[in-house]
Amino acid sequence: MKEHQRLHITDTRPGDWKYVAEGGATMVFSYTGPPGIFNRMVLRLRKSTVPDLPQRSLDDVEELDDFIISFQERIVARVISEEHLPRLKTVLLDTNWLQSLSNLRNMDRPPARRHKDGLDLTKRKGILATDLVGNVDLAIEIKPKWAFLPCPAHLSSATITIKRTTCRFCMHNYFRSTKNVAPISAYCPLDLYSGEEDRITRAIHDLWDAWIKSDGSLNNLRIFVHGSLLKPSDVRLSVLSFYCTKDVIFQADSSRILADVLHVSESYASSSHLRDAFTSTVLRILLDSDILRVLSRLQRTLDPLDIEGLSKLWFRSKADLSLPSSVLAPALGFDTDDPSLTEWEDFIDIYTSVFKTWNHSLPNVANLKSYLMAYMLSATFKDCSIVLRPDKSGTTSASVTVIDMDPKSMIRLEKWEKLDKNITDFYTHAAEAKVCHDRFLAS
Ligand SMILES: O=P(O)(O)O[C@@H]1[C@@H](OP(=O)(O)O)[C@H](OP(=O)(O)O)[C@H](O)[C@H](OP(=O)(O)O)[C@H]1OP(=O)(O)O
Ligand SMILES: Nc1ncnc2c1ncn2[C@@H]1O[C@H](COP(=O)(O)OP(=O)(O)OP(=O)(O)O)[C@@H](O)[C@H]1O
Repeated sequence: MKEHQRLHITDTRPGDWKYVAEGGATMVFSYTGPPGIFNRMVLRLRKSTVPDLPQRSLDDVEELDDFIISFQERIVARVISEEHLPRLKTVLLDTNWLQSLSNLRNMDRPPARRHKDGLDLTKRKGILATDLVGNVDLAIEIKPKWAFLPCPAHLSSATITIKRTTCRFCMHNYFRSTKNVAPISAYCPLDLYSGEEDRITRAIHDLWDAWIKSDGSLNNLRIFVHGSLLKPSDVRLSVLSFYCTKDVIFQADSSRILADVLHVSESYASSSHLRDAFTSTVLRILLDSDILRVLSRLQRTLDPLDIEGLSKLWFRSKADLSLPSSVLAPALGFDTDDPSLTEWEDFIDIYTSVFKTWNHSLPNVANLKSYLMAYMLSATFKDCSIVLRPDKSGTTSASVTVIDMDPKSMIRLEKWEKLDKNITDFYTHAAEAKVCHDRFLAS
């Protein structure tokens, strides 16, 4: 991009940007300044746990965010249609500007996040993306997570029964709830991905109930009204009021707006009416859209070995190197460089052509790199979110957009392998197995 086409964040004031939300890696702000090229955009900025000083001054330095944009445009766009992707652009940053934004907006962040990390002031570039939550009355964000039970081919005798019964999300959720990391949620992604109206309805109810119970602190459901994150406590909904038999009339502005955008008459805006109206809105959008089917197919077909099979393939490839027995084989993914964009392009060619014809029950060591990359890409789709924007008039179809399509790094493989073992071991010994139904599971 030529210098005159570049977007500079210093062409806006930090006060023009309103805090929207954040995840583990980034913080997102929406533009509220005077009309211009930043209209209807959000700014997605990297976070860091360590207060750091900028060490580089070159504007041209290639940063992760450039790679993320290319990754979405050249890799993700090959398997997810453009209508479901936000537009992304690079914007040049400035340390003092970032510092001012941080000073201005830090108190808008959830306290738990605020105490853990902050904006990375060393970044020279950020991402501008289509603002999916501003400029509409209602936007609903769902992080659906893992869509399937793994194929049994490479599961060990210790894990095969549990992994074929309970899905990874439900096991992980139980694991975290017993460690007090997160409240328990009844939500099962396999219901949401099922394609069946009754099960999708149950999943949406469970997401709503968990949203209430956790006061909106779980990341599987977020509701935005007029561009601002809605908290159940904002709508005067408490766990108590939700479960008591007497209907509660909502009084706060946001609840009226939620009732309005869901076409619930204010005098009927009780907790159960709102949940029903919410569910029917979300259900209609999901049934009309192909997005869950697409994400489910991608996750499943990119992960035909499970992390257990991937690990076995890795260690087979290291055994082929005939290391002396005193030398421990390196951990899964160890010292493997992250793929370049060209390698990703080669991989996506393979995935969209011959990958499905390979015998995944007997994977070939020569294809190790492709299997590692397939698992990483599957992880991206297991961790993304979808933003639903109902069409108020009901005349056109709602918009459904996928966000957070960042590539994962090879360094994660070892963590994923350990986490998988911890979750599965813990669940096998601690819980009565919940039965999750995978519609594609061959019995
Ligand atoms: O492992 P999981 O399933 O807990 O996923 C992590 C997410 O946790 P979740 O279960 O959605 O609350 C986690 O989400 P939160 O930070 O909890 O909102 C991140 O998305 C993390 O990926 P990254 O570090 O941002 O690249 C995710 O890590 P990866 O698994 O993608 O490495
Ligand atoms: N284009 C967008 N428009 C509006 N809001 C957005 C947009 N992109 C992200 N957000 C909001 O910002 C939040 C954080 O963004 P994102 O999920 O990309 O961050 P992350 O750090 O990668 O998250 P995670 O830790 O879940 O991987 C989202 O959950 C969403 O609420």
